[in-house]
Amino acid sequence: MQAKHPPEATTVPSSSPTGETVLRTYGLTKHYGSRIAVHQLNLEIRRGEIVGFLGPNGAGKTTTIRMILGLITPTAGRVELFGHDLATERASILPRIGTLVESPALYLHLSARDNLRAFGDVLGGVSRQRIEEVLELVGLQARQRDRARTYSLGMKQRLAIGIALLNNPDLLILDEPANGLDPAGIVEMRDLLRQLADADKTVFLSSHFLGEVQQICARVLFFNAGKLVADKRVAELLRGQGEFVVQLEHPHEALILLQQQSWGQSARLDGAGAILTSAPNESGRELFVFLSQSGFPPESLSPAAQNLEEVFFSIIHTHEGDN
Ligand SMILES: Nc1ncnc2c1ncn2[C@@H]1O[C@H](COP(=O)(O)OP(=O)(O)OP(=O)(O)O)[C@@H](O)[C@H]1O
Repeated sequence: MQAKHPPEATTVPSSSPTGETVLRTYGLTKHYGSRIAVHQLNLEIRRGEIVGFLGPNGAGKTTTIRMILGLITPTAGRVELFGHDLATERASILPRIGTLVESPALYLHLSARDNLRAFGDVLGGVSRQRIEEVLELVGLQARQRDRARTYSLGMKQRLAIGIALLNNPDLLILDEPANGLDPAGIVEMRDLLRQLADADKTVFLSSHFLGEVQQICARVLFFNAGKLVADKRVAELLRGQGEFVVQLEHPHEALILLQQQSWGQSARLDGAGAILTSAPNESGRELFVFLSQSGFPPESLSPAAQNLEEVFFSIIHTHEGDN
């Protein structure tokens, strides 16, 4: 029983959190006058995780990231990084974090290597060897001597991440790292983030690019109207809701029959003419037998995978009344 047109293949990245908590927030809240930008946020991120932070415009993602970085002060609640309180131990915490929060401020007249040197000098203690390592990590060796002005946006973005990596941070926080990138730049960014994951970095990134998050992150946090509305493993989200995709010869007739069953009331056709349906006792085998015995033998039948975008909109839709 294999689908002729299986749902779009999705590689779900693995994460290898080792258990050590890198970031924890307690009731983190930010008000701007009467506007509640972030409300009572409790979250925990462990070492080695790559966590995506998703939400529509104005959901509170940037405000949260700014509070985590100590750039703005929470109205209430607190942030703990590496087990230390940000409010009281900021100086020892911040060197352990690499960030890309706004458009990268690069020296466009300098090469990648010289940009890294210049930023390394400001940070202090960045060895020549580390600069080589970073150039390799962000894939800019071949263009390391060209001026940054001549780089594509994707290359500039990678250089900015390289700068964030100079002091070998334990946690990387990226606000919309794929912003403004064309498809090729997005692929470059994705490859880089995957490499960082392989290097056991903890990465927390916000994004509007759901497809990218799906491919890079093992866990996603959905934010809406200042609240965390879902915290899910990507693999779990994509497993779907126990539905099946069925292809058969007379889909419209079969659909009517399915919709008459107590378990099949939400059966529907997808854009390609296949049926999406639940199954009796959530069993694909029972669905296959039912359809075959009813005169609609399936040509193919397989579990339906969900697209993260659909999940996102359904979660946001569920919480629309929260605004
Ligand atoms: N400095 C500020 N003064 C007043 N309101 C602000 C300020 N910064 C953010 N806000 C408001 O707080 C809410 C959350 O904004 P935030 O920028 O955190 O959302 P976001 O999820 O990052 O959105 P986007 O995806 O558009 O970047 C919005 O309603 C925004 O208008």
